[in-house]
Amino acid sequence: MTEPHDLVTMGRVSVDIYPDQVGRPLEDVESFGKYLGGSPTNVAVAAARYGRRAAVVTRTGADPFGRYVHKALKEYGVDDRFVTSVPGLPTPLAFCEIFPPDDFPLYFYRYPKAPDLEIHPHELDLDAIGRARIVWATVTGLSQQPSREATLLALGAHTGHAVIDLDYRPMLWDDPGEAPHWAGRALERATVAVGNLEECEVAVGEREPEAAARAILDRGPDLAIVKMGPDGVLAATREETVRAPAVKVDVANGLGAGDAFGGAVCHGLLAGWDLERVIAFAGAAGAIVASRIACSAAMPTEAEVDALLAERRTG
Ligand SMILES: Nc1ncnc2c1ncn2[C@@H]1O[C@H](COP(=O)(O)OP(=O)(O)O)[C@@H](O)[C@H]1O
Ligand SMILES: O=C(O)C[C@@H](O)[C@H](O)C(=O)COP(=O)(O)O
Repeated sequence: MTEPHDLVTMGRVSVDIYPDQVGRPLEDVESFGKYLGGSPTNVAVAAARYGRRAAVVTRTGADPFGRYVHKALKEYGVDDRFVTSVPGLPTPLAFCEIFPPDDFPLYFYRYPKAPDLEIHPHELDLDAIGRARIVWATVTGLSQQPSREATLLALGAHTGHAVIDLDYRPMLWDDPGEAPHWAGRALERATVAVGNLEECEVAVGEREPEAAARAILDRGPDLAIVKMGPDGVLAATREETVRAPAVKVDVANGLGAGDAFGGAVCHGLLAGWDLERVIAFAGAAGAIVASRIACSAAMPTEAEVDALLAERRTG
């Protein structure tokens, strides 16, 4: 029997094609960098940077960008054994524009259908998922079948931490009005929920941080984590509520901060840290990635996060 994973994430993958020139609309950009992307894929990369044994369950096209996904995962130390291809569907691409400090529009190319929404329940390795110390899934994975059923199955089959990232991208839903219902179904199965204010509002109808955390706990999870971008983080269990202010940085590209945060939350939960330390560490990891252009390629090491926290404590 193989050693259990610390973390198995499931959901979307992409090749992120990000401009080399900052502050320009896509029509004026001259050159681009190519990065591994897709939110849950980035979370696995972030956790692997801390030495965690991470894997991602996703699907690519049977094309060169699909081969790049495997190559990049291996380079980042993420197990790619649960990544399969769907002939006939191209590997998704995600372009962005970079207008610091707070405007980073994303343009997804996931047509005619993203292969990562073709994750079938019967193809899941439920033994490996069940034995992982954390399983991490996203609300976007609930946007279409068969990925929706597979996502709910994985969350429900899991016995350790089952994290639902309330991650909501309206353009990835045929009918965005269905998102609250399916987010609710995932919350019933999850032990931990993570979301920004907009995502909390979609999932539980509240965007005031404490009310949102309480509403999440009422739906089932034991831990609710509310991300507030440059305003920091609030986390609550039924026993305690803690906050972490954001660490001030010069923002280069805010995309990826949430995924850096997610990978760091997993690392902290696995390490058994107290909640205050988990969210302070994760917030600093998010700030580091916000201060860098890339997402997956920018994920920090534990020493980098600790150094930033120490600098801010003494500075
Ligand atoms: N501009 C920023 N400055 C400092 N910290 C940030 C910044 N943006 C994000 N972070 C940190 O990263 C966390 C996650 O980022 P956030 O933007 O809230 O997530 P998402 O990208 O999922 O909306 C935040 O709660 C915060 O701690
Ligand atoms: O999958 C996506 O949402 C796009 C990703 O490829 C990209 O890396 C990203 O935007 C991550 O954003 P986050 O949710 O702000 O961490």
